[in-house]
Amino acid sequence: MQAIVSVQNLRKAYAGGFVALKDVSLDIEEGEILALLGPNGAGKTTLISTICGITVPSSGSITVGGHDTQTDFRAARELIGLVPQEINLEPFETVFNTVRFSRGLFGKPRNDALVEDILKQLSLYDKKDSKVMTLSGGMKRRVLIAKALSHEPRVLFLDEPTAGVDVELRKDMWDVVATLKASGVTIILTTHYIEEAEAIADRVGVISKGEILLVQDKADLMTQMGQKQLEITLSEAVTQIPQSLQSYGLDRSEDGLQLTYSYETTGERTGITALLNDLQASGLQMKDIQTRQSSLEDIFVGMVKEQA
Ligand SMILES: Nc1ncnc2c1ncn2[C@@H]1O[C@H](COP(=O)(O)OP(=O)(O)OP(=O)(O)O)[C@@H](O)[C@H]1O
Repeated sequence: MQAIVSVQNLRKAYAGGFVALKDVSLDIEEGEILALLGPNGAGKTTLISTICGITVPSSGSITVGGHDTQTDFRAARELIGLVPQEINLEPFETVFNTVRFSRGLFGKPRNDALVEDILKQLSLYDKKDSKVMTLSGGMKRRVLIAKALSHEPRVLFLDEPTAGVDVELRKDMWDVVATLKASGVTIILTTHYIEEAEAIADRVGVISKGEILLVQDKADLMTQMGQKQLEITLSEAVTQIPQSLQSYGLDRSEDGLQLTYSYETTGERTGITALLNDLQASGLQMKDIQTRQSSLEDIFVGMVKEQA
């Protein structure tokens, strides 16, 4: 199956010479939700802007729905909806007209029924005659999404859709994204929030210093890269780890009451049985044991640190 968005060897050097994207290649499949995760200045916005034709690439090629974004810009752009980071709406315009005019800008014939459907999908219908200035921040963000959907794009880019949005509204936005996916739209979103990628993405791309470090199925990523920790609480503090337990690479807590053992979730043998036997043989008394699975956050922090 041909990817709906295909980025090949993309490089972007800004006018001052700063290289924001270095040889980025990425295929996005129709119908998926891809979360691009990366620290500030990683190049996420540059990547999105270049795909959307707002930023001119220095080299490389991009196709959307098979159309080259440079030689066949109009056809490619028509398939894309872009929700920018900044809220830039006309304050005195009504919600309905804001969305209707956006459709017009793409040269699409007026279709009030469609605009109404989009507003309903985004729970904005009862605000359709309200002026934009009277809406809450979260609703304004929904209007931005409605605008981006007004010309019926197949791919929707959301640049930090929940930046500065409170936890409840963030969850709300995730529901909106899920609804859009169900309607067949391919979604690419950038985020700083790892929990966001964890909650809604099918695949996760990690970008740092202008390079894509990986793009992988979220669930695979979590099992492959995930480590589990076995936390052992002792009845009495130890000042040092006994010689017989040295090979396990245990971490001792400052108070000496806790030993932590890390193991790969994919490994054939975890080494837990042997560790527990050796612990007992060493005479240490265990009070409690519990396991902890590493989160996407641990994986991400580890990767970006490794690159630094
Ligand atoms: N017009 C520009 N001219 C020069 N440098 C730029 C320009 N736009 C962005 N940059 C630089 O390119 C790098 C990547 O910026 P970009 O906005 O793509 O990162 P980002 O991953 O979206 O970051 P954030 O999460 O902070 O939005 C940054 O170092 C930024 O300063």
